Amino acid sequence: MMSRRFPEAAAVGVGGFVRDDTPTEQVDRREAVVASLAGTVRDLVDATIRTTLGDAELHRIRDDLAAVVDRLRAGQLPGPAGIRYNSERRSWNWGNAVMGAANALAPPLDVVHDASGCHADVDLGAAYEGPPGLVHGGVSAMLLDHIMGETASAMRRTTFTGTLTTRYRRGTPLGPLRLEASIVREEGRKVFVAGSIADADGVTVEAEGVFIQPAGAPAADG
Ligand SMILES: CCCCCCCCCC(=O)SCCNC(=O)CCNC(=O)[C@H](O)C(C)(C)COP(=O)(O)OP(=O)(O)OC[C@H]1O[C@@H](n2cnc3c(N)ncnc32)[C@H](O)[C@@H]1OP(=O)(O)O
Repeated sequence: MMSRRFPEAAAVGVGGFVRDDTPTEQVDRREAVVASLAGTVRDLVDATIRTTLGDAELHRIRDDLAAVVDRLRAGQLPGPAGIRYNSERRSWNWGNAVMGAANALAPPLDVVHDASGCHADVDLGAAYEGPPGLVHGGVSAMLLDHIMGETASAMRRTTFTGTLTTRYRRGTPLGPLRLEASIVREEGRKVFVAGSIADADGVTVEAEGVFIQPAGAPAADG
């Protein structure tokens, strides 16, 4: 298996952004391709979890998939995908754990910025299970971290999660869910954000977070 530490990946600095002057039209086209591939890999994960086929067939499928992995390995970045942007202010972070277009581990979350903050509708399947039939608590926290972070950043500044507190009011069923987040107040470099996950019967998880603009980060521009 490939190293997880990427010591050679100096091109993607931790917390850094990579200037990449691929034209927007080309980025959009490539994004559609990688998103389609990731969608099929996501189907593969779900199908793997829920398969009832016999052992011999699963061994054959494993061999087929290993050959596919070898084909993908023929052309690879030296490390993680990072966040890239071009001169037209188009940015893309295809590896992101929550919304990365190329990341089959991401649900993916499609975050909408609205008048009061952000919201996202998501349908979580078998790959996100914790307690039987329910969403894993860490998955809930991860999704909230992301949407609350996007809310704090408001598409104009960089913020990192300082503290995230979650209250699990009842089990969150797998299936369609609604996430919401809004800014409560700001104090200097700190942005206080509230978030929630709800199913058709109401809120299942509530969260509060402090998101911090790192010292030296560019000031907000809008
Ligand atoms: C397209 C982009 C999409 C964006 C969405 C992404 C969402 C995902 C968000 C994440 O997952 S971020 C990854 C998880 N978070 C981290 O890895 C952060 C690691 N920690 C740090 O980098 C620093 O500790 C941090 C930037 C949070 C703070 O460092 P600083 O050196 O800037 O803080 P400093 O010590 O100067 O304190 C500044 C203020 O923040 C307060 N503070 C510091 N750390 C805190 C903390 N952890 N929690 C709450 N408050 C904190 C501190 O008390 C102080 O308050 P006051 O101004 O009132 O004195």
